[in-house]
Amino acid sequence: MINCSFVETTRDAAAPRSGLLGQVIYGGHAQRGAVLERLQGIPSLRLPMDRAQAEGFTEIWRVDGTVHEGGDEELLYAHDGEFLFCAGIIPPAPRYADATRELYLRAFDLVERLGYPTIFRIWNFIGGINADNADGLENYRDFCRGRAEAFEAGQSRLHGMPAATGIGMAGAGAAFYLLACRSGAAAHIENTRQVPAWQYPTQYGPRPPSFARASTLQGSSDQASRMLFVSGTASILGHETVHPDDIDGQCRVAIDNIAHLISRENLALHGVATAHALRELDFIKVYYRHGRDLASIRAACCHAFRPDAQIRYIETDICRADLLVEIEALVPTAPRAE
Ligand SMILES: C=C(O[C@@H]1C=C(C(=O)O)C=C[C@H]1O)C(=O)O
Repeated sequence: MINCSFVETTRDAAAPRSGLLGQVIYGGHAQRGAVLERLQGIPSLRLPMDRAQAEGFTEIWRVDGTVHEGGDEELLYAHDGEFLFCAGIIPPAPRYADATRELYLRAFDLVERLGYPTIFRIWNFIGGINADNADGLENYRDFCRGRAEAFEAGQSRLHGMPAATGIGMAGAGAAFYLLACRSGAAAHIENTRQVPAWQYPTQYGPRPPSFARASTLQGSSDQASRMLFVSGTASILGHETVHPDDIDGQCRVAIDNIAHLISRENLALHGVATAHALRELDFIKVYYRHGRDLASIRAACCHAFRPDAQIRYIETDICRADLLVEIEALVPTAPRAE
């Protein structure tokens, strides 16, 4: 199986390296843009993420098998025979659609060539996400156009469109990382409270975002091992932002959207015969736009999630200018890695 853990970025570098597949450093605000590197041989994506933090935290993905890694300056990857971690960066540019499409297609070629056809989770980071590109199109909408073209070109090779997050980062440019598997079965889940993002009307951009509201991963070896990945979820009902200027209202709708998404009623519509509650969520990331809202957001999250859940609050921009908060999480069936 595959395990997630959050550790403080200044963690002991001698931490056990066995089974380390990849790591993502949700760093402070200092850097100019995303950095892709191998740290002690491990593919590592360093993101300038958080206006409020100096250090940030590191998200680590561990697997059971022996890890092999490879790649180049744009795309790094590691795999163990069942799981693949792949991270890519797009340098600052006047516009992003073409570079996004090409790098996504390189990642799709990689998962096909190495034999990990089921991508089950993607995270995307866009510098200046709400700012305009050189043509006056918002950078997020520009990114979505390139990504949609890649999914359109690659859909015959992919096992569906997975759960994702698309969020702002400091600096310029863009970055993504993804998880894929060889033999596990993924189900990509929509939320009856929301229009599927890939069906959003063109008022949100020339091409819609390419992601599902959640993905479940059924381990091939152990039928009981089912993980559930919740996409970044915000105060959107149907396709519209609700409570545009009300942080408490936005927290309530985002959390209620997740509660419904993982409910037995909603999962059953996708052939997934399980049910989950908010108290089962772990490895929660809460993205918020304004520091002044953090106390309200913490109160809502402390009420909704279990007290020992791993949770990180990240001050950054969000994909729509009227969104104030967004939450992602996962239901890990594998025991939490220490
Ligand atoms: C919040 C939403 O979208 C955000 C953007 C995503 C993307 O573009 O990949 C995925 C989930 C969220 O981070 C939404 O449309 O509901």
